[in-house]
Amino acid sequence: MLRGKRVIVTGASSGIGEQMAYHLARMEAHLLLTARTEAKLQKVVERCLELGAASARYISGSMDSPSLPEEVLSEAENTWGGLDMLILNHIGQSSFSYFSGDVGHVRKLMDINFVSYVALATAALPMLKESEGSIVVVSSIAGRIAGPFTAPYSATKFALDGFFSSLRQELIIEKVNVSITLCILGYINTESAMRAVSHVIPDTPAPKEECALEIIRGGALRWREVHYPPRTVSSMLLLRSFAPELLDSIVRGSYRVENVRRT
Ligand SMILES: NC(=O)C1=CN([C@@H]2O[C@H](COP(=O)(O)OP(=O)(O)OC[C@H]3O[C@@H](n4cnc5c(N)ncnc54)[C@H](OP(=O)(O)O)[C@@H]3O)[C@@H](O)[C@H]2O)C=CC1
Ligand SMILES: CC(C)CCC[C@@H](C)[C@H]1CC[C@H]2[C@@H]3C(=O)C=C4C[C@@H](O)CC[C@]4(C)[C@H]3CC[C@]12C
Repeated sequence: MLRGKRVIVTGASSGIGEQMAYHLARMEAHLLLTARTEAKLQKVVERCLELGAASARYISGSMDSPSLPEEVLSEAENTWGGLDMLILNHIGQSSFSYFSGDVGHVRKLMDINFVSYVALATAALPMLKESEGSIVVVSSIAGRIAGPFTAPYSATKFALDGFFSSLRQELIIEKVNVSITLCILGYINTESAMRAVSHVIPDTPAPKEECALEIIRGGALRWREVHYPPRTVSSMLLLRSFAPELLDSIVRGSYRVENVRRT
């Protein structure tokens, strides 16, 4: 379904975004990748071309820059003359620890994890309307259920749900055929996630390669939501809906809180 499609992936220099780029390359899509680190993006682009991408290029920059979203979408317009899928995946760095009281960090994380998603989707919508394309928003269980040690991060992910679920309703009312897929992910074995939480969370993380493929599948099939790993996420959401306090206490009890780093 994705052969020859024009796809933007943000946060594609590592982790789940990098794996999505490789799957899309094998599917022979056209790729435009973004992240801050040019050296890593160069390597990912090279690998994508080896794997069979119809074309692959990148733009580097930080998503707290207000001009970057427009730049990225102009690049798509100029090189492809359109766009079929926008995959919003990048996140700014945040620590897994007690809320430090740093309001500046919350503001910056909101800009990177939320406002830039809105700006990218806004700039992409005219082309996506034309192609009847898709927006894929990568979120987290922490964007549906608030656990400890992720207050700023959780807030940015809850915000994505509010904005994109409302926008989805408006597109349907206006009979605009652009799909919005929200991805609710559990713990995935990316380097940055394991570095942040493996000393506190004893669970085995799910594989990033399969996670990346499920996100792409859900986007291509225009699903409303992707849950990955499906059983863990769905059972947590179900428990949350009828016994929220029980779930909260299970979550608190399953963390090694004595290992949380104090900043
Ligand atoms: N891994 C997990 O357990 C979970 C992950 N998720 C979600 O999955 C998605 C991917 O996570 P994961 O792969 O683990 O994360 P990674 O840390 O591996 O990747 C994050 C990506 O974002 C880029 N990035 C970081 N800061 C900025 C910035 N300021 N501007 C632009 N790009 C930036 C990074 O590249 P660079 O540093 O070069 O800019 C990198 O490409 C996120 O949306 C996350 O919330 C959800 C639930 C669980
Ligand atoms: C019911 C729940 C609130 C929690 C249970 C599942 C736990 C173990 C899962 C669900 C979502 C996961 C976090 C996540 O979404 C993204 C990141 C950002 C990354 O940079 C560092 C790791 C971090 C904090 C993940 C840590 C592990 C979390 C809390």
